[in-house]
Amino acid sequence: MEYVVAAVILLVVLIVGAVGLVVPKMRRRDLPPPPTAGSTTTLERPPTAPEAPVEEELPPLIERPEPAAPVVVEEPPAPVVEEKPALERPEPSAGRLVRLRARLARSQSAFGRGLLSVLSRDHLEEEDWEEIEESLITADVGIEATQVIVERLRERVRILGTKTVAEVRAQLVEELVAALEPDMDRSLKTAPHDGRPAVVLVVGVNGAGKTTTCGKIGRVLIGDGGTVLFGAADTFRAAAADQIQTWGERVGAETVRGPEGGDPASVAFDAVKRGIDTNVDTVLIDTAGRLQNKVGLMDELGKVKRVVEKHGPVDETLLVLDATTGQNGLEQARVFTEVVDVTGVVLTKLDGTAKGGIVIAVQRKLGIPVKLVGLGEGPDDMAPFEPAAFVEALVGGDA
Ligand SMILES: Nc1nc2c(ncn2[C@@H]2O[C@H](COP(=O)(O)OP(=O)(O)OP(=O)(O)O)[C@@H](O)[C@H]2O)c(=O)[nH]1
Repeated sequence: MEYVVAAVILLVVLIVGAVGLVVPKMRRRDLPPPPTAGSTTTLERPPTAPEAPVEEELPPLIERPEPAAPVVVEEPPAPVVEEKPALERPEPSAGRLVRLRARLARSQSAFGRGLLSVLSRDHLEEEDWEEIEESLITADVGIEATQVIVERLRERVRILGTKTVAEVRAQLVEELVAALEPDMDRSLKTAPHDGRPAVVLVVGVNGAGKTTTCGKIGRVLIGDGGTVLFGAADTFRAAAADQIQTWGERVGAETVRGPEGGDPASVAFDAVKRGIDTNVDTVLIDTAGRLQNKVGLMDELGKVKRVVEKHGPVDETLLVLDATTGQNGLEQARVFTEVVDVTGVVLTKLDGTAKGGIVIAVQRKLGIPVKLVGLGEGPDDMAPFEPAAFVEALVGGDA
């Protein structure tokens, strides 16, 4: 019995021993080897393509059966450099009216031809003088001014006994020039003074050409060697600020603008402040010109002027008038002269009307000098107004 018990115990011990030997071995086969101190962990690599056979290194100049295909080295893409358009160099203002004279003469040719054909008659009779009068009135010279001009001319012809067409033409030119009061001061106050820039306000009704005029004046000043800054105080028409900024970018001038529908006076104030800080010669401020509501316009323009004058007085207030609106334009002009102290008139679109005589009427009615004339949509199609050159182009023909 004792032998049986001993044999069972021995059997159990053998079985346990055998199991103890086999199981750890199996486990060891499943697990990766435990890291040992100081060993590095090798990251598993994804399976790679079979390695290309390593090409034997050849001695230099060894001949190969096939020339190697030329290696095309792809150029890295060139860095994208934002191209800035080259700044334009506007032409200086001197002699511009002479350059643009042909344009003026073209639009006024009917007027000039009509006048000269009357003047070429042998004896100027009553009806001839009436015809001359009619021509001048049709050209928008205005009734009052026409009567004065014709009366003086008749007198001269009578006293001097003028005979030839050339002589009468010369006398007519003299009378028209005199009607334009050539001694009026037409200089633009655009030079900096007292350590601050000159400030120019540009006013007028919508569509008269204010924004374009602002841009053109800026170019004239830059062409003459000055520096300018634009103030886009026409916050009423969204595109106006973009328009003036584009004019500025073409000649390297900064534009100060505000939010659409914002306070024009605040934009004008900021523009002058910026002009002082950046030390420019002239700040040009484009304004909005709603005429539908005179009180609103008065308030707005008056406020712009008052606020700007916190920096110092406004040097020049230019009223832009569209020559093609003729005598109607004069009524609009009067409203502006009541609101702000207009120091000069810019008559635009003279290239598109046969009524160039409006220059005489404007000056006479408003008592304000025409300082600049617009003669086209091109950026440099504006000229300082010169009475003699203007009248020559108006009358046309040979002097
Ligand atoms: N032919 C001709 N067109 C001109 C002249 N001056 C301005 N214009 C044109 O007139 C149009 C109106 O000009 P703007 O400068 O936008 O007029 P604005 O007075 O600023 O108008 P708002 O911003 O609406 O108040 C534009 O198409 C200009 O190109 C000119 O002397 N001759």
